[in-house]
Amino acid sequence: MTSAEADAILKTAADNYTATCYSGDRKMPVMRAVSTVARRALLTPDCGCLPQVIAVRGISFSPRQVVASDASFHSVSFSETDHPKVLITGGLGQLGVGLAKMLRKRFGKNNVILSDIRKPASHVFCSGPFIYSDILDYKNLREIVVNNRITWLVHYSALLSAVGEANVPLAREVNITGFHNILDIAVEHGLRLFVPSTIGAFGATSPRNPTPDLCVQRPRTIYGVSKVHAELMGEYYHHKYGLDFRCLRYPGIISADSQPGGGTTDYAVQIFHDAVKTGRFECNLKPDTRLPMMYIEDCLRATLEVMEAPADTLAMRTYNISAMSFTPEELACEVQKQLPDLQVTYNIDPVRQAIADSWPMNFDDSNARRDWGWKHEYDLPELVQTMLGSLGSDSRVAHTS
Ligand SMILES: NC(=O)C1=CN([C@@H]2O[C@H](COP(=O)(O)OP(=O)(O)OC[C@H]3O[C@@H](n4cnc5c(N)ncnc54)[C@H](O)[C@@H]3O)[C@@H](O)[C@H]2O)C=CC1
Ligand SMILES: CC(=O)[C@H](N)C(=O)O
Repeated sequence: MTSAEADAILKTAADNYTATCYSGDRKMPVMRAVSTVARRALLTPDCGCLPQVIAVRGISFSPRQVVASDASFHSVSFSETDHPKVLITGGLGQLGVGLAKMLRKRFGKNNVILSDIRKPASHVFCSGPFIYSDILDYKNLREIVVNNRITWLVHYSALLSAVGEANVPLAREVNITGFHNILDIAVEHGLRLFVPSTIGAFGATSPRNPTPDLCVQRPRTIYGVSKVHAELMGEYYHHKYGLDFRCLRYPGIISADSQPGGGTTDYAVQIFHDAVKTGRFECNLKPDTRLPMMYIEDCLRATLEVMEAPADTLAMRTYNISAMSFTPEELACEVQKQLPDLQVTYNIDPVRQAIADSWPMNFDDSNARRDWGWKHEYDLPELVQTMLGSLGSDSRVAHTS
């Protein structure tokens, strides 16, 4: 069999498979045919190019009855192109738009699709592909992945720590049930899956200063519980089905042009906006509450770096990443070096304070630094300078009236 003939057979089989999936038939007779055809092609001696791009794993079943070797079959599409085709879920939150911008620079505008259940601002809508996607709708997710030949999935949809505590049933639905859909889609279609975890995946019984990658994880928020669940399920699917799962535990992320979505670390973003707009800031955490934090550029670069890291450099599938660690008092002092008239008062939110008191104070990310070369660029002084610079020195209000 020539490689062109093999390609034609594989394409027909793939088209049939897509058609079967659309019909909602999960008995998957065509899947088995695809598997057989792929294996036949592999075993045919003059089909020299195919064995490099199709890795046949042992047959096993995911909960949605998908043959693991067929997941490898779908990953052919990635090998055919120079660039991955990326889908970002929950892309209109604090992090997704910035990630899309960075990935589009690297992989091309049309190779990165932002998705969310919210309506995008017009500048976001015009900046590249956007699509509606509710992660609770499994068939819709599958349709998007198939129609767009997605190869990388960045799963950002979530309810964060404070909003999660305010609506536990919804947080459970989005962060756990939604994540199950994401896992199954990723296994079925051989996707590389990135899921962020968080400092919130640790709890009061974890070592807090510093917090290593591997230690007791008993968080007392639905957000933290759902993230530990995601870490464990992702790693389990990696071992059981060969899922290419990659996970970073982010610290609190600080950004100038996107608002945080209802977390415990939000104060560290709000202080900059209030300092510039009004010269006053009311902090909802105690002045000595120390938490790990990171500037968004470092966070997004870490995400790309771990996604591009050769699999054999990843001794683990879930890594802490760290940059700096500070208290509200220390942050306020650094901002006051540039805006000396900034007034900071404290009005403690007991829910957020209790959460923060159970989270790491310093994060040990030595494994990420050793395995795939993680290195942060922004410490506290650079963070403050960059944030105030981005928010515009002209509009700064350094008055106290
Ligand atoms: N921002 C931060 O400081 C940190 C974020 N992370 C993680 O990074 C990820 C992204 O974080 P952010 O952008 O800050 O979150 P965010 O709260 O700003 O955005 C989450 C997005 O998920 C969307 N969403 C909610 N329900 C959905 C559904 N059913 N289907 C599809 N989308 C849905 C929301 O519309 C929202 O745009 C999250 O998983 C979060 O846990 C982790 C640690 C720190
Ligand atoms: C650190 C996080 O995961 C998030 N910013 C939150 O505070 O909930």
